[in-house]
Amino acid sequence: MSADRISLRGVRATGYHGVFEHERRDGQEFVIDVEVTLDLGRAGATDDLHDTVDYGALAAGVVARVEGEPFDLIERLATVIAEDVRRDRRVEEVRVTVHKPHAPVGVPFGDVAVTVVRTRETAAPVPVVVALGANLPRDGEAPEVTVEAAVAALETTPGLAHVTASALFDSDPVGGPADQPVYVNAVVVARSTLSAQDLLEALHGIEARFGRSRDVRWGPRTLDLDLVQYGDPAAGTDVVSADPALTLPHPRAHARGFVLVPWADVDPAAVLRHGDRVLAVRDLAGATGHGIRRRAPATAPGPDDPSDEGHER
Ligand SMILES: Nc1ncnc2c1ncn2[C@@H]1O[C@H](COP(=O)(O)OP(=O)(O)OP(=O)(O)O)[C@@H](O)[C@H]1O
Ligand SMILES: Nc1nc2c(c(=O)[nH]1)N=C(CO)CN2
Repeated sequence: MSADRISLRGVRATGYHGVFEHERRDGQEFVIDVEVTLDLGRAGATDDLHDTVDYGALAAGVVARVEGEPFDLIERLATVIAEDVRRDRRVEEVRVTVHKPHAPVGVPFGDVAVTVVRTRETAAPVPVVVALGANLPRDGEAPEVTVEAAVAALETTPGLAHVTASALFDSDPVGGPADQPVYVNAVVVARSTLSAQDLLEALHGIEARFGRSRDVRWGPRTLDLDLVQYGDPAAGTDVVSADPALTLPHPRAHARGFVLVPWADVDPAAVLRHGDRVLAVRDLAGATGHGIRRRAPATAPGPDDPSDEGHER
């Protein structure tokens, strides 16, 4: 577990929690401390609020719970706050203390408080496949630089592990305006403890960071990240969804050489669900791979091209 912490102490709000009728009627002050354990390395490097837990939002959430539905026990109030905070997948552990300084204790006292500690639920990692594409420069950098930077962003995305990237491929544009530039494509395979929805959200976050705006369908873009598959179709554990907001497997992946060729490059044994069938990506790549060209590595690696192997970083 990370040694990094965000501590928020002494948040005050009035609530109506308590066992006694007068507590429910009159209300009283509650004081809350929250300590969140999470890795702050990324925020420390990027100086970007999106890379951490916003303590303002944290405090607002605490006050909303204190002022919200009344509970009998401060144990319950502390637990509800801790569950709220733990829902953010970056949070490794949360410690919530609820003080009730004016509690009806019956004798003079200084403070009464309860503390609950909750740690992240550890989900079993799921194999996932992400397709990357770019065909516009960003800040004067060529598309291949953006794709490499997006791979690096995936490597440091919390909840993703064993991030392994294919070689880069140049590909003729498929669909969209006739005159758009050639694409640079790659595929990343990884293991995810994020849900499919959370992973898509993380992909959208990376697209946004690299200047992606959504305008022309299949039009040119600085960066496009698609979630191609979530889970293992060979084991029947893949997520299948027709939801337009997240369709799985990606509905066009089976026909896209610019996805299949890099995917077979990084994982020659990969399989893809297409309807009821589970198909070898290598075969699909063979049938759709026209117009896809492996880019020469930036630095000459010698006679054996190691990009055939994919490279885990
Ligand atoms: N598997 C998926 N991966 C990524 N986005 C998806 C997926 N399924 C549905 N979507 C939705 O599709 C919407 C449009 O995505 P995007 O802008 O990347 O499409 P596109 O790149 O123009 O076309 P294509 O989906 O054919 O690659 C997104 O807002 C997203 O919610
Ligand atoms: N060659 C190529 N063509 C495309 C690509 C892409 O990544 N590569 N992406 C598209 C929409 O996602 C539309 N067309």
